[in-house]
Amino acid sequence: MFNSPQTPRRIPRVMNVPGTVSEVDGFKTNAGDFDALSSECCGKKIIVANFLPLQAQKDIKSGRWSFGFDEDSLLLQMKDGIASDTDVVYVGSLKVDVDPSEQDEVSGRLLKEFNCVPTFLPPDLQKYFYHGFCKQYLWSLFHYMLPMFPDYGNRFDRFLWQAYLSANKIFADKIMELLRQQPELQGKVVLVQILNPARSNGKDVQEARREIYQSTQRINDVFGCPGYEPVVLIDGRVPFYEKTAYYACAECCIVNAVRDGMNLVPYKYIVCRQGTSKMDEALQIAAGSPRMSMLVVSEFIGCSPSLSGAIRVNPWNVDAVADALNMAITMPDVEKQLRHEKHYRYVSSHDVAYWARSFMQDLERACKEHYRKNCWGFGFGMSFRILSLSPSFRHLSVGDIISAHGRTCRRAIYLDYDGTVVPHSSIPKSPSPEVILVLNILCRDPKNTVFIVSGRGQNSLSDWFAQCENIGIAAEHGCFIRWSRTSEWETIPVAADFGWKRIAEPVMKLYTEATDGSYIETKESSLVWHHQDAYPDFGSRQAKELLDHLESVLANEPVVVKRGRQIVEVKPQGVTKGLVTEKILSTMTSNGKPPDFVLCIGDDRSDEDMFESISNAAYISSLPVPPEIFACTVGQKPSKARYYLDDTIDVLKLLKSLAAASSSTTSTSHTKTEVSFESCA
Ligand SMILES: O=P(O)(O)OC[C@H]1O[C@H](O[C@H]2O[C@H](CO)[C@@H](O)[C@H](O)[C@H]2O)[C@H](O)[C@@H](O)[C@@H]1O
Repeated sequence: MFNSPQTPRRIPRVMNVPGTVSEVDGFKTNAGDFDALSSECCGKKIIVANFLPLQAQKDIKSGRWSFGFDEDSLLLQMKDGIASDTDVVYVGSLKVDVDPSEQDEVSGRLLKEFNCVPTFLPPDLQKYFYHGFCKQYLWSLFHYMLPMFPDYGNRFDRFLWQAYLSANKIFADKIMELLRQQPELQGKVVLVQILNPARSNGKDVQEARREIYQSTQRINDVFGCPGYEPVVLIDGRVPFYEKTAYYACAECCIVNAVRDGMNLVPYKYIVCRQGTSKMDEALQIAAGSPRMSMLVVSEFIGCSPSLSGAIRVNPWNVDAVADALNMAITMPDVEKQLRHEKHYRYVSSHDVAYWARSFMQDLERACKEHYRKNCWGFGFGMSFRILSLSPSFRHLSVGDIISAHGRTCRRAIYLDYDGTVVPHSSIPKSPSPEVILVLNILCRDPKNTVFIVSGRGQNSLSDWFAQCENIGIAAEHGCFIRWSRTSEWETIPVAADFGWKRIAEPVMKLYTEATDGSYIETKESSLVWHHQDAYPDFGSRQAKELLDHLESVLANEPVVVKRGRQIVEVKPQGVTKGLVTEKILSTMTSNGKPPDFVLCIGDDRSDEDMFESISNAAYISSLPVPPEIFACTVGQKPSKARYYLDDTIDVLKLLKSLAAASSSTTSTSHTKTEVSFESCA
C-alpha cells in the first residue's frame, strides 16, 4: 500500500528474551539453534529505536551528505552501560529524507562509519505510522485515554493500522539482516556470478540483468572495501578453459535454478575440483593431496537426485539458500572431502556412455513386450492412448463356452454385478427381469453353482435377487456370503474393530466438502467415496489424492485402500473377491463337487482378484481334474483375464446361450424357457 520495500524473507525465528525462542512461521528451533544465536549475540547488541542517534546534513552545492553522532541522544549514552567489547548496532530512521537513489550508498556509509542501519521509511509511511497510529492510538491507550481523532478518521482506522504493520515489517527485516548477513566472512568470501549469455533478448531478460547489476552494486557498496568486491559479475560468454579455472578454484558451487532439465554444471564442477596432474602443477597442489568440493543445488534441477552429497535447497526460500551457503563454506574439511569423493565416484562412473547404455537397456525392456502384443490407438489430442494387449486375449465366443458346457458337469459361475449384469449407466440399479430370468434358469440346473460376487451391500443384493431362490451372493467383496435365499449369511473373519472408520471418515468428509458432487457410502465393513457425479478431471485428481491421504493415515490399520470405478474404497485387509472364489471352490470340493468348469465375468479392478485366483496354478492343481477356465473381463482393456466380452449386452447374450444349454439338459422346462427369453427381449 505504501510501496514499502517487500522482502522475500520470512522471519524464521524471533528471539524475545534470553532463553526463549519463539517458533514462528512453521520453523522449529532447537537447542542448537539457540546456542548458535545466543553465542553470536553475546558479542553484539542491537538497539532499535524510532530514530538513529545521528545528525544528518546534505550540502546543497556538492550534494554530499555529512553525518555525525547526536551527542545528546540518550540512545548513544546507553552505550556507556554496555560492556566495551560489545558490538553495538543501531537500527532506526534518519530524521531527514534520503532519495531512494542514494539509499544504498548512505546505508553502506552509516554501517561502516557509525554502526547504524537506517530503515528509510517512505515519508507517507512515516507520517501515518508515527503521527497517525502511534500518536493517535497507542499513545492515548498507554495513557489510559480513549483515542482522540482530531485529524484521523474514526475509532479504528485500518489504513493507519496497516501503516503501523508495514513500518514494523521494515524494522524487523533490517534486524533479521543483522542477525543473519556472518560478519566474520566479510573480506573472505567472494561470489563469482557468471551470467551465461541469454538465449533470447526479451524485456524480462533485460529486467533480470538490471536487477542483478543493482543487487551486485548494493552488496558491494555495503560490504566491499578497496581491493575487495564480495560479488564479481562476469557478464558474457566465458571460454571453456576459463570456466574450468573458476570451477577448479571455487570452494563451493551453487546452482539454484527454479527449474531445469539436465544442467551439467554441478558435474563439471566436481570433475574440475578433482583436477588433473597438469592442473595440480599449475595450481601448485601436491599430487595425491585430498580433494574437496561443496555443492548447493536446487531440489528442482535434473541432476539433484543423483548428487547425494550436495546440500539441496528450495530456491524460492532465500533463507534456506543463505543457510546452505554458510553451511557449505564452514563445513569441516573432512566432510567436504567425503562429499567430494562420493560425488566424484558417481560422476566418473556415470558418464554419457553409461547413460546411453542404460537408456538402451530400458528401451529394449520396454519394447520387448510390445512386439508380442497387439496395439491399438484410440482417442484424440490429450486423450490419445495406446492400448497394448496380448494376442491371446480374445473375445469369449458363445461356441467355445457352449462346447465346454457340454463336456462338464460341475460348473462354478461367478458374476460381478455393476458393469457386468447391470450397465453402469442404468438408473434403476436393480437387475432387469430378463437378467433375473436367465439367472434363475442357470441356477435351476443342479450342475451349476452361480454366485453374484459384488462390492455392494447384503441388503441391496438380497432385495434385488429376492426372486432368485438358488443364487449365491457374496456381498461387500466377499465379507458376507450366502449360498441361497434360505441359507444364513456367513461372515469372513476379519478384524472386528472398525475403529479405523473414525480415522477414515473425517478425511473422506474433507474431500467431499472440497469436491462438489461427491459423497460417502457407508457399508457394514467398508467406507466408499464416490466421485461419479463430480466434475470428471477434478474428481479423478481428488480421488488420487484421497487414496494417498488415506493410505498414509491408515498405514497402521488392518485395512486396504482401493480405487474402483469412480470410487475410493477402504475395506478390511484380506477381503477380496479372489478369496470368495477360493472359498466357494473349497466348499464345492468338500461337498464332492470339485468344479470342472469355471466361468468368471467382471469389469472392475476388484474383479481382477477373481481372475488371478481362478487362473492360479495352486487353485487348478488342488482339483482332481483340471477345470476348463474362462476368466472374462467386460470391455477390451489390460486385464489378467484371457477373454473379454464387449459390454453388458454381450454378457447377457452369453448367459442366455449358457442358460439355453442348461435348460436343454434339464428335462421339463425347455420350451417354456425359450418363450420367456423372447417375451423379455
Ligand atoms: O463389485 P461391483 O458389483 O462392481 O460393485 C462395486 C461398487 O458398486 C457401487 O458403485 C458403483 O455404482 C455407483 C452407482 O450406483 C457408482 O457411482 C460407482 O461409480 C460405481 O463404482 C457401490 O456403490 C460400491 O459400494 C461398490 O463397491
